[in-house]
Amino acid sequence: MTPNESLRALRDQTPLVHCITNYVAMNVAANVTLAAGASPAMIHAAEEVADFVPVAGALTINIGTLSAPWLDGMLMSAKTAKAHAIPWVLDPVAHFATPYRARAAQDLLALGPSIIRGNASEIIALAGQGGAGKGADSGDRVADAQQAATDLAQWHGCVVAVTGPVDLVTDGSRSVTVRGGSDLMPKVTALGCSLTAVMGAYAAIAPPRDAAVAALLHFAEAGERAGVTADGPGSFLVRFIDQLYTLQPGDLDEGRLSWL
Ligand SMILES: Nc1ncnc2c1ncn2[C@@H]1O[C@H](COP(=O)(O)OP(=O)(O)OP(=O)(O)O)[C@@H](O)[C@H]1O
Ligand SMILES: Cc1ncsc1CCO
Ligand SMILES: [Mg+2]
Repeated sequence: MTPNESLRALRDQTPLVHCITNYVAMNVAANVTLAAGASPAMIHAAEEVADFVPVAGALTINIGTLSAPWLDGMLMSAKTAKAHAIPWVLDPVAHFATPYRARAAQDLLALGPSIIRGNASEIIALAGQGGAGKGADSGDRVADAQQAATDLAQWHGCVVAVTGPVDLVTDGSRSVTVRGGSDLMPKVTALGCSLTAVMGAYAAIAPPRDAAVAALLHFAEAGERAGVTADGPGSFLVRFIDQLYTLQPGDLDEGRLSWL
């Protein structure tokens, strides 16, 4: 499915996306997902996720503000998604920061995500190849995460998306980079977490690799346009949400892609 076909399908179908994300991201990720063209639901209790996952088009799991009851809900929801063949996206925020978080990320990874989305440091560390992350922020270059992304994709039979100034998507055999966005994007918290939610939205209507590329192009285009008139991170976020909403099928520029 081409990126513009995916955007059309997203707008036509407005899929329900079950998002388990962190306290920092919950509001911005819900607004970004709505603006992009899907219907987000932020639901995390272990007591209810097994009933909710099967009615969603996709599930996203982000470990940003982890605690034991939330982790129970994450593991339960990922198992349920797998059992119902519902696509799910893993965002292993700062999983290298503590042993508890690292264990949680590996336990979730073992449940077979359709897409892993992280910054360069998160992807390098997830593959056990080191990394120089500072909490939720990356200290590594996307190009240096290419081998780790390819390895993870092959080991786990999934798509891996690495984000930064230029993004990278791989399914373990073919890789593509995505140019665009704005250098204000890493100055607004939780845009990566919000991207994970939008990737889930696209995964509800397109195969995983097409979904990852379409979500990244949607962000790249909206981010670049928003950056033109923003005065700083605050006004950027408002303009970015408006641009995500304003973009129409036909506006996603495949000229931003380079297949490797
Ligand atoms: N310097 C940059 N120039 C252009 N776009 C960028 C830049 N840095 C990040 N982005 C874009 O910002 C979005 C979020 O990616 P990023 O790598 O910052 O996620 P993250 O580190 O997981 O963020 P967070 O944890 O704060 O949610 C992606 O769409 C990415 O392409
Ligand atoms: C800042 C921050 N801390 C935990 S999660 C989060 C949002 C960006 O990942
Ligand atoms: Mg992140």
